Amino acid sequence: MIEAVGLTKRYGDKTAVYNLSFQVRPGAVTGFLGPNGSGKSTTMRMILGLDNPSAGHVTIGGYPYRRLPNAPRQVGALLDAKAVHGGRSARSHLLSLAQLSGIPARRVDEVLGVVGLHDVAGRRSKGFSLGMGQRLGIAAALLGDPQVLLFDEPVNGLDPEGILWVRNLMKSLASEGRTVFVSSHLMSEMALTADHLIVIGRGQLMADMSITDFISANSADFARVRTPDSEPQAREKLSAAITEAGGHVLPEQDGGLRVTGLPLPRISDIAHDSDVRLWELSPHQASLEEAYMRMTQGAVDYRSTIDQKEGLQQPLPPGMQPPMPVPGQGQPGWYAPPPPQQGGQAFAAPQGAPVQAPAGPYGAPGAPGAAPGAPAANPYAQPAPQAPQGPPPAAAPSSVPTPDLTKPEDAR
Ligand SMILES: Nc1ncnc2c1ncn2[C@@H]1O[C@H](COP(=O)(O)OP(=O)(O)OP(=O)(O)O)[C@@H](O)[C@H]1O
Repeated sequence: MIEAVGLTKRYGDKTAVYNLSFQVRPGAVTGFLGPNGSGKSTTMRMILGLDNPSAGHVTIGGYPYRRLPNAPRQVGALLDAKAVHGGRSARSHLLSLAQLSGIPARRVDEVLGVVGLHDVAGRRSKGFSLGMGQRLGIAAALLGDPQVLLFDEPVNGLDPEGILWVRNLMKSLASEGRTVFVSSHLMSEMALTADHLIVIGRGQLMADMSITDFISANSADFARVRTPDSEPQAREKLSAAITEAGGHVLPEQDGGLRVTGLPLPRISDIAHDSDVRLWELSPHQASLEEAYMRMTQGAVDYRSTIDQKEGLQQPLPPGMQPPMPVPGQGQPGWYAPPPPQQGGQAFAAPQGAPVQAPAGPYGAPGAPGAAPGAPAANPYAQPAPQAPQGPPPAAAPSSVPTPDLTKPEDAR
C-alpha cells in the first residue's frame, strides 16, 4: 500500500503539491488524475524518493522509498520512458538494470516477452518508436516482479492494440493483489482500466473514491429526447415546454435534446401534453470525462484561447487567478459542459440575450447572477496557505544521490 500524509512540495514560491493525504490500496488499479501541472508527477517522484517533500511524508508498505528493504523487488515504476541510454539495446538496458538489482538475467527475456519486444530485443533503443519506448519502460518496471507499480502516462504513444494491452496488463497486475497506481489524461481509457480514482487540482486532493461514485457525485443522469427529424417545430415546442416545466435542455448534434432536471415519465407527459411525437426517450449517465471536466474546471492552469472564443471559458483579466478548486467538491455553476461536439449554449436562449446562470445541465445549482463560465463570482476564495497538519517530512539520507528514475536501476 502507498500512503501519503500531508504531502507538500514547494519549489521556491511555487507550491506544486499541498497537504495531500491518500492511500493507494493493493488489489485495484487506482487512477491518478489531474489537469496539466496539477502535481501528479511531483507526487509520484516523492513516492519514489526522487524528490523530498517540503512537508508531510509518503510511505510504501510502511517505509519511505529510500528505506524500503530490497526496493527494486518491491516497487517498479515508469516515469519517463524516453530517458534510456539510446546506444544500448533493449536487452542490454534491461540486463544492466537486472544486474544492479540482483535480479536473475532470465527475467529479462521474460519481461521482453511480456511487453512484446522479444523480436527487437537486440536493437538499439534510440531507433525505437514512442510506443516501443513505452513498452521498454514498462518492461523495466516489471523487471523485479514488484508488488507495487507506478505508471505515469503508460499509454502515451501507444497504438490501440498497445492501449488495450496496457489496460489488460494493469488489470491483471491488480487482480494478482498488486498495488497499481497509474496516471493518465485519457479519460475513456481510465474509465475502462481503473477501479478507484484519486483526483488532484493545483496540487490539492479533489476526490478519492471509486469511479462509479466519482461519476455519480460529479454528474447527474440525463435524458436523451428526440423528435422526428422532419418536424423541427416540434423540437422547439417540446424544448420550450420542458424549459417551462423546470427542465434544462441542451441540443445534441444529431438533432436530439439532452434534458436534465426532470424524470423520464415527466418528459413523456410533457411531450404528450404538447402533442409532440417522440422518436427517442432514453436514460443516460454522464461519462467519466464529463464528470472529470466538471470537477476540475476550476483547477485548469493551461487553456486554449480558442476555447475562450468558443465561450466555454471567459478570459481572465491579467494577473487574476481562476477559482481555486475546493477539495472534495465540484465547481457548481462555474462550468457548463457542452453536449458532444457543440458549444455550451442553452438551446432555448435567444441570441444575444443575457443568459442566466443555469441550474447546470447536470443539475448543479448555478452561481447567483453569474453568467455561465464567468469566473468573476468565485464562490471559493482561495484560502491562504497554512502549514499542513501532518507528520514532519521523512528525512531522506542526504548521502543518497538523487536517483534518476529514467534509469530503473536508480528507481529500484
Ligand atoms: N523541478 C521543478 N522546479 C520548479 N517547478 C516545478 C518542478 N517540477 C514541477 N514543477 C512545477 O510543479 C507543478 C506541478 O508539476 P507536475 O509535473 O507535477 O504536474 P503534472 O500534474 O504531472 O503535469 P502534467 O499532467 O502536465 O504532466 C507545475 O507547475 C510545475 O511547473
